Amino acid sequence: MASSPIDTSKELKLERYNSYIRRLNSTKLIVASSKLLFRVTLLVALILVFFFIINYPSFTSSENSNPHHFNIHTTTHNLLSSSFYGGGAAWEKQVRHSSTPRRVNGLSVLVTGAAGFVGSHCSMALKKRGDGVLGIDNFNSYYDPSLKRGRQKLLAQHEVFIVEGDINDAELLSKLFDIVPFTHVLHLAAQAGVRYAMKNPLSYVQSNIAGFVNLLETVKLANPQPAIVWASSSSVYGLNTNVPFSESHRTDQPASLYAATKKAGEEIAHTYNHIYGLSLTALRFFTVYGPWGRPDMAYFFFTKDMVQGKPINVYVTQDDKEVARDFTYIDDIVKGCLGSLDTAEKSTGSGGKKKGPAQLRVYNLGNTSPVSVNKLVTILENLLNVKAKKNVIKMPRNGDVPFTHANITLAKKDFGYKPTTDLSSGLRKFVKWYVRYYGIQSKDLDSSNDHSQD
Ligand SMILES: O=C(O)[C@H]1O[C@H](OP(=O)(O)OP(=O)(O)OC[C@H]2O[C@@H](n3ccc(=O)[nH]c3=O)[C@H](O)[C@@H]2O)[C@H](O)[C@@H](O)[C@H]1O
Repeated sequence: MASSPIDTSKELKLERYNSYIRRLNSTKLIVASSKLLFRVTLLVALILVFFFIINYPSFTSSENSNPHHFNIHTTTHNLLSSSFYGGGAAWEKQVRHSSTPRRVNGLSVLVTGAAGFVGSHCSMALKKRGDGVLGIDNFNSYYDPSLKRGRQKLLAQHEVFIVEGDINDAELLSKLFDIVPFTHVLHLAAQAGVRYAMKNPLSYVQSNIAGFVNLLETVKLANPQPAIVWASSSSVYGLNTNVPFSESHRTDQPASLYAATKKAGEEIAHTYNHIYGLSLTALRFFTVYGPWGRPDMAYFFFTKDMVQGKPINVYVTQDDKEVARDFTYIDDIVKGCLGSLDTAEKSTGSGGKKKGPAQLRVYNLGNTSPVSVNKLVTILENLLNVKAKKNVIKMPRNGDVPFTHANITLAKKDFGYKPTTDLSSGLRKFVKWYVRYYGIQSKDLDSSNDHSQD
């Protein structure tokens, strides 16, 4: 039966109306889902900003650009690296595995600043002889952090795990001591560099004083209390003119804030030894150099600038005398650190209470043969086959001292410390590492580099 024309137009209208409603609904749906998507994106962005602020406070606080900013991270901590991932079973397993000795009577050492120059070399040496080693490092950007990551990678290949965290993070430190009964702490984390102290003075207070105290506060409560060996500096001799520098010489005239914070560390060590019975050994390092070294040090950036054909500043004293350093090769320093750890007596306290007198030591670790900066440049010229563009200028009044020279009698007597690497041999090894690491074309360099043993 045919339908009437009126019926057809009604159906058509109904159909049009339905299709209008469907379009309206789907538009509403699109608008609603767009709103939802926008809100979810906004929420995710806010969460990301929150995590970024927590994990990279330096970006928001512009710590490096504002030397007056001072932020001691004693109560806050890096969520991603410590309590967040740090609470996990897998993380604890890594911590335990790394710090467990593999030899009878092996040490279990917490190395602070393990991704640093001396820290990475010592961690490797300890691990190689069967000791347990756990590193902690904040990977700060005082110098190129990729170098620190490179050292971390190397250590990971030897099963040394580095916890990413700060020595000012009390919660993280006590967590590590809850997990591991460390026998020793090798404390090498510090704000290094003599001249940078004029640019960012408070970073020295934060690392070298507050960080050290925070570490000692944790260690005093640990059970067992470990013995602590830590890095002081030749710079504590400051304006002392008595040579060679002996541990008994005066150290109350620091020439830089760096030196002053290291000297403060020695006094703080005395206090914790006296009150809590902590066994403490300070090592006064003399201008340590070598492969995987610090790019802020003269031998390192002279090499970089000379390879690139850039000029270098060679300092002389105000009365035009040569400036000299008792440059000490890293392998000799490592032997000194291990010797100190091996001869460190146990701390005597427990639970924050002293039970009896404990060992308190200070040693020079130098090379005993100062070399002028001019001579250092000549050695580099020969190794690199490059003539340096030298600007000879008077030493700026920025904390540098004219010379250093170690008397090492005490370290020799107590743990057989005997440096064996002269500056030429040590720099040869450094240059060999440098050209390899930075992929410098060897055709530009003296072929004698190839004979080095490192
Ligand atoms: O023993 C230490 O306790 C310290 O050693 C190191 O300090 P320094 O001995 O000052 O080494 P470093 O900067 O390499 O300057 C070497 C020489 O080059 C001269 N120097 C420096 C810069 C320059 O442009 N020109 C120059 O002649 C300069 O005058 C100096 O004579 C560590 O950095 C420090 O962290 C600390 O560990």
